[in-house]
Amino acid sequence: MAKARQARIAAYDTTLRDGAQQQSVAFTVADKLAVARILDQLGVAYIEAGWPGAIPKDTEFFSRARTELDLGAARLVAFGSTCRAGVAARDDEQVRALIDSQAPVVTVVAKSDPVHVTSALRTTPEENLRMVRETVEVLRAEGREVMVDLEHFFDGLRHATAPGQPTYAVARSAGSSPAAGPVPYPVAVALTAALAGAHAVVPCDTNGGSLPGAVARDVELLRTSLDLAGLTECTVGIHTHDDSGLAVACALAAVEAGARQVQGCVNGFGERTGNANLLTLVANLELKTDWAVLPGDEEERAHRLATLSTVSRTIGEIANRAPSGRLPYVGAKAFAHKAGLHASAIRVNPDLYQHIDPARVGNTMTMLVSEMAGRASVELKARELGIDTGGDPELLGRVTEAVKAREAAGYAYDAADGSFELLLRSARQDLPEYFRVESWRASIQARPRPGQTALATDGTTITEAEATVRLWAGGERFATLGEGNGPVNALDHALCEALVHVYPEIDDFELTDYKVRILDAERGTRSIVRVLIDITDGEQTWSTVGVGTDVIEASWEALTEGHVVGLLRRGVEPR
Ligand SMILES: CC(=O)SCCNC(=O)CCNC(=O)[C@H](O)C(C)(C)COP(=O)(O)OP(=O)(O)OC[C@H]1O[C@@H](n2cnc3c(N)ncnc32)[C@H](O)[C@@H]1OP(=O)(O)O
Ligand SMILES: CC(=O)C(=O)O
Repeated sequence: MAKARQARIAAYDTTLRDGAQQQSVAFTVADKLAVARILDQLGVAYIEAGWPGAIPKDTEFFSRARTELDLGAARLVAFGSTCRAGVAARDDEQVRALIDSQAPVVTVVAKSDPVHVTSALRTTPEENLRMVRETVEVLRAEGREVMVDLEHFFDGLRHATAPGQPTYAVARSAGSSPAAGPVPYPVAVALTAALAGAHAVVPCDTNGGSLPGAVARDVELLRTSLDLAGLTECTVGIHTHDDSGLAVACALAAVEAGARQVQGCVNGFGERTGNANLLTLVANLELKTDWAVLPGDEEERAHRLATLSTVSRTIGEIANRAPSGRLPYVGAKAFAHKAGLHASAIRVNPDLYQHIDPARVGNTMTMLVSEMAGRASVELKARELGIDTGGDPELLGRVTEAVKAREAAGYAYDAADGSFELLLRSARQDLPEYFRVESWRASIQARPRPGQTALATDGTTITEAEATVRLWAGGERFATLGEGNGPVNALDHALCEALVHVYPEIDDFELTDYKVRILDAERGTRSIVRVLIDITDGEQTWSTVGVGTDVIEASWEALTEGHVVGLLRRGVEPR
């Protein structure tokens, strides 16, 4: 029977604000609208989409969102700061821009570390409390749901509780008698915000230097202080950065200590080393605690959770930042197994080497075959490729030994499942012969630019590559010439030119990645090189490997194997 769930933790996504603070991430307004729709479908509670008034694109986003964004359960959040020192919140341009954005929720960042207040803001702790109080009051009077990000809360508590530091009593309004305290300064900022009507206060580990134990202790202090002041309705959130590699751990520790809103970014985007990865947080909370994060009943939540890997890839694509394969839960390698002993246990029961069933987050298990493989690895990889080995120990042993021998010579099958498939099929004697190569040749020529008599040394020399390929396919002999901007490119053209007459399917093949690795660099230009290539037909992508003492020879091997694998994957019969 399903365990009874505790109340909900709100997932607060800041990919479009703090995530956009990552180097090289720059969303267009259209990107932001698309990301917001995806996050809404996933089921996050809040989407913090930018800082209107400070960033023109974000002002435009909130304006367009009014007509172009039809969100379901998610609430759109405009982010900004409290009013400036010495300026009434009503007169502050930034606060006005937040109101004008018409976002139903506004989050304001407030300085909560006394050191920052005096040195960065260059004002007094009391004036900062006034800025927080007035800003929240003005936003509440405009009917907004208001949250306050307590910048540098955890570092601030260390500074504020050092010997000799003052404590603060907090009044509900200017001049009224204290309603709470005395408390250390960061807690006073939180109480001020809550007394002014903030719905949530969110301690931030802005510099990302905190450890989970300290975060739990400080969040508990904050929760207790709010409760003692009768502010039980005010939610405590958590906003962490990954500078110590602990952003997710700190956020989970905060939840244990009373936080009921978790902030983070898809794929851990964010300033410097990034924010807590919201997808990791959602998966951990949904799968490993009694907390519910996504909306709906158990079945609906399971369905939403199963979209997590797609959300990661799609938003990574929109941001033009391919997600790391090693991302927890959603990465392409999150359930990839390389060690032979792991594979032998997995063959009996996948749970033996996996913390969850990958399908629950929309991911899949993959087997990697390499020098570390055993027969079980080969059998499972074959199954993954749709090839039934029948568990034949002789075949499995032969292929395992071949993989180990070829890896010792420089091949890398864990990165080239296409080449592994050919090795396996060849051992089973079911590798179709699509074409037979008689010979190939590639050459490169450098020549001066028109009007010059010698090669330039400034990179403006013209280089031209040419290749010829002679092969048999479909009972015919082809001799083709290819030109290109390098010898491999020319060979690719010559090969395709010959094959396309018999196999028009290869017109869809496109080389998407080409990596060269020198395997014994100490031998200089006599080194052995490994070439790995990725080819796609628009629907599937496959990888092949070539090894040789010459980069062109290695490339040719990877290239020809790549075309054979493509024809196999398309189910083409030899002609
Ligand atoms: C921890 C975080 O990640 S918070 C989010 C940070 N995000 C961003 O900074 C992205 C958007 N930022 C911007 O577009 C610009 O930095 C702006 C518009 C906010 C500010 O730019 P400018 O107006 O040119 O100000 P400038 O860079 O000179 O200084 C920042 C001012 O904000 C004030 N300020 C900083 N934090 C706060 C705060 N929490 N509350 C009120 N004022 C603040 C500073 O004291 C300084 O005031 P001053 O002009 O009186 O000296
Ligand atoms: C508000 C915020 O992004 C931070 O303090 O890290």
